[in-house]
Amino acid sequence: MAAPEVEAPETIEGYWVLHDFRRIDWPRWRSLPEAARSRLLEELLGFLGECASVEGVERGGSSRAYRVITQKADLAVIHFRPDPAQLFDLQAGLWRCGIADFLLPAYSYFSVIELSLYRGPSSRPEVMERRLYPRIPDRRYMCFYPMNKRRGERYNWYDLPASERREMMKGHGRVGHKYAEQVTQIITGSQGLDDWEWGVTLFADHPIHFKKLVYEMRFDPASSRYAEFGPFYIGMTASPQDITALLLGS
Ligand code: VOV
Repeated sequence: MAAPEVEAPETIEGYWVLHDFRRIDWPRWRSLPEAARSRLLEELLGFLGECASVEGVERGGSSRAYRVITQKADLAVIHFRPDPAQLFDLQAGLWRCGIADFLLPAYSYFSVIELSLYRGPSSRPEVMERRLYPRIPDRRYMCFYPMNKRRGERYNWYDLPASERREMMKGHGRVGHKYAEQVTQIITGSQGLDDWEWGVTLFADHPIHFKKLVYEMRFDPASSRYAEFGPFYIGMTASPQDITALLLGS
């Protein structure tokens, strides 16, 4: 029997990414005097403003804050940066804010924007640039979840010949393209970086698009046979006013 064709797809990487989810320690936060809460809030907003200021710089990165629904978290910050060391500083920067004493860790994820070249690189450099070094899309809702490709006895993605994986990724792309208008997807690779193999971050103006897309994809073989998923987090973009309203109720 011929040896199976074992060939990892070539990948190219862009921005490094940190997803940082926090839960507010409401009882302790509410027990602070109002002046102290205002001061800590101001400091947090200053920090978030500084994070977002890199967006004016070419390939400088991007940062956004989100409110998170369900009890899994209250707040999330997503950072894209060209150098992974910057993410270490950003993580420490949030911890150094006084309000960090009231922001309990809920979940976090470290990964890097990845294109797998199943179809070869795009011949248009500006397309590659936009996909590897994007701004965080200005869409109201964000959906994040980590995933693996299965390595079971029956279905093992990593044992498949490259040609079969390529065919399956074509099918995956076909389903995805139906939603290309409503949903922007940013796939980050985390093999060797975090507990799952990929991070999936989707952006849309309404969460119904996440449901429709993810449900339809469940029937596609690349997902139905081979994908395993971690927890889902849904966020809504949070402006400084939204964060103030959340934390001070005004
Ligand atoms: C808007 C929807 C959308 C679209 C258009 C889309 C297209 C594409 C293309 C063309 C390609 C391949 C080349 C590349 O660009 O890397 C990919 C790649 C990938 N995808 Fe995707 N995907 C979408 C959406 C989309 C979703 C919703 C998921 C989660 C799966 C689910 O069931 O919940 C996903 C996963 C992935 C993964 C993990 C990879 C990397 C696989 C690998 O083995 O390397 N993806 N994806």
